[in-house]
Amino acid sequence: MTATKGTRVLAPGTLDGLSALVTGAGSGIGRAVTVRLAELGAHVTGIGRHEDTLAATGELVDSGAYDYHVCDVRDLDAVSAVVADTGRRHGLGLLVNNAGGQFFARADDISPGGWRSVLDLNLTSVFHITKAAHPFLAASRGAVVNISLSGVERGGMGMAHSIAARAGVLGLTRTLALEWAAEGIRLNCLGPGTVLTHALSDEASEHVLGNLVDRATPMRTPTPPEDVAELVAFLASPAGALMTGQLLQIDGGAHLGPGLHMLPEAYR
Ligand SMILES: CCCCC/C=C/C(=O)SCCNC(=O)CCNC(=O)[C@H](O)C(C)(C)COP(=O)(O)OP(=O)(O)OC[C@H]1O[C@@H](n2cnc3c(N)ncnc32)[C@H](O)[C@@H]1OP(=O)(O)O
Ligand SMILES: NC(=O)C1=CN([C@@H]2O[C@H](COP(=O)(O)OP(=O)(O)OC[C@H]3O[C@@H](n4cnc5c(N)ncnc54)[C@H](OP(=O)(O)O)[C@@H]3O)[C@@H](O)[C@H]2O)C=CC1
Repeated sequence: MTATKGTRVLAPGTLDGLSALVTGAGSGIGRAVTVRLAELGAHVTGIGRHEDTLAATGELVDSGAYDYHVCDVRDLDAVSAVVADTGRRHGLGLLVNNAGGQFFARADDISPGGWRSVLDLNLTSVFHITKAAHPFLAASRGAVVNISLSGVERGGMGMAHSIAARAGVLGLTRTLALEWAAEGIRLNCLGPGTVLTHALSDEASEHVLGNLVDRATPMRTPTPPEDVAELVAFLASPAGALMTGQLLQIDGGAHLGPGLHMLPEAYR
């Protein structure tokens, strides 16, 4: 496995004056996105369920560039209120729907409750948060970035619930890209490959992790969270002004094959 360091290419000040909302800002990809957006001049409001991790993200950015709300994105009334409060106080030029995840299980082992839990987290919350953000995004001609998964268009073993949810998000992204284009709002999906966050290490064994990169990723490298962050920032920048309805897979070729989706070990 070859790990690469994250790369920064955007100029300081690229996102001056932008107000962003990032779900799952307390760890992993969401933390990297928050830090990079703030470095580039944005104000970021983070959402997550744990105050300690959200606060720790704040220690990595300049004071005044970040605040947070402790909230479960599956609590639709509460999270819609957070979106509205953020929009009223700061405006909203960028929404990053990043909070998400799943447990790995073969379809036969996913109960109705397990299905509902993963769909609620990865699809239903995204719809309601994005809908709550609509008036503020329309006022700013803003952008939405939905963090998806590499291989979402092909399926993924052990991930029937999550892939179904992310495919739903892709359909939602493209539909809203059409419905809201006239208001200047852009929506895109990013599909990271293997990002070596604590969350992934907690869910997958060392054996699976090694195989995800060495066997299932043609470029044999994990995706640095900083690279995902740079792409989010690019999409929010003026250079991304004509990009909408896209699925951008930042995965070292994992979606081309053999792909992350072909590892039966993932659910053993
Ligand atoms: C092949 C590799 C591809 C790599 C790409 C992907 C990478 C990542 O996404 S990295 C991030 C990984 N980390 C996570 O995804 C962790 C996040 N997961 C969670 O937070 C939870 O698992 C959850 C949100 C998906 C579920 O949380 P919650 O609703 O709190 O769960 P409950 O304990 O209340 O259970 C609800 C329901 O789900 C069933 N269930 C839970 N775990 C499993 C399991 N391992 N196998 C089967 N079923 C499970 C649980 O039994 C409940 O069902 P019912 O009892 O029938 O109601
Ligand atoms: N790591 C990887 O290899 C890949 C990850 N992804 C996706 O990228 C996203 C981020 O993953 P990653 O950074 O690895 O994982 P993390 O678990 O580190 O990040 C998920 C974040 O979302 C928050 N979160 C989870 N559930 C909720 C909830 N119900 N309400 C509010 N916040 C919530 C968590 O905070 P808290 O627990 O405090 O609520 C956490 O900060 C996920 O959607 C994941 O599926 C996609 C491809 C690959």
